[in-house]
Amino acid sequence: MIQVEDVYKSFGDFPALAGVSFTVADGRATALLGPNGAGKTTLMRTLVGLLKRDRGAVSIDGVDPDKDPMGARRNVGLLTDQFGLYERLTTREYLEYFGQINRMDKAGIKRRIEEVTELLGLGEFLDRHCKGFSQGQRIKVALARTLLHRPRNLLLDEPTRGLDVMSTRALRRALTKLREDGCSIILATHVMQEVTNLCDDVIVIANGRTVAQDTPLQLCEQTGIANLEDAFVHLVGTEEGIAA
Ligand SMILES: Nc1ncnc2c1ncn2[C@@H]1O[C@H](COP(=O)(O)OP(=O)(O)OP(=O)(O)O)[C@@H](O)[C@H]1O
Repeated sequence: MIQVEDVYKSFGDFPALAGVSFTVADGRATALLGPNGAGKTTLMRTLVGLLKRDRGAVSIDGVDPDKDPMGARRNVGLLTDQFGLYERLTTREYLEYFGQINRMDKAGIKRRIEEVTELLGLGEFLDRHCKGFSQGQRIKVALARTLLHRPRNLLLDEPTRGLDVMSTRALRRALTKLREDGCSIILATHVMQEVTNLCDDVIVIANGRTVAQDTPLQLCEQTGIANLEDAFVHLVGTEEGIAA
């Protein structure tokens, strides 16, 4: 479970987060929607303690990431646009390395690598060095790393960018299964189809503030607008940052 209460974070004088509050319960997938620059990535980095918040409270399964960043990270899988692949390692070596960092045992790492390879279709490049990987291959390896230690909470910043249709569907199936297993998932996206296909709830942020949190249906009812994309535009007051 992820609880966020009135979180603020500034870069110099610029308030990137200026009052974000929401809760994501276990077994729920929540879309994080907001125009470019709304604060989505900053929020995700703050939730795992990569950035220290200025004010407010964060709890990830009861752990405050500012007080215990390693404890929080054990409960969280974070995928950002910084994939952080090691080009001299093969995909397998890279995943083994992250399994060790997460204190998994050797047999567990081997078994889990087989599972994520199957899940994300890594087979063709499992034993190739990461140098030169395509965007889609890079994101799949980063996703495999994110899922490897079976975190109970997932923070995914635009996970389907650069993925082909088959991989997008595979990821959607994987996330559906994780949600059924009780994981909390926050998915930052600009793709409305992903929201309607996968997410139970929507959080809308604009200018670093929470504008709304509800189910897609309730957001449409609340705004009196039948279409989620139009309801989102109405809530944030701009058409910036929307993909079809
Ligand atoms: N390290 C930083 N230093 C200064 N400003 C920053 C820094 N990181 C983010 N910002 C600013 O904070 C605001 C929020 O950025 P953030 O990356 O969180 O937005 P976002 O919602 O993820 O946007 P996008 O949809 O474009 O990915 C932006 O105005 C950005 O320029």
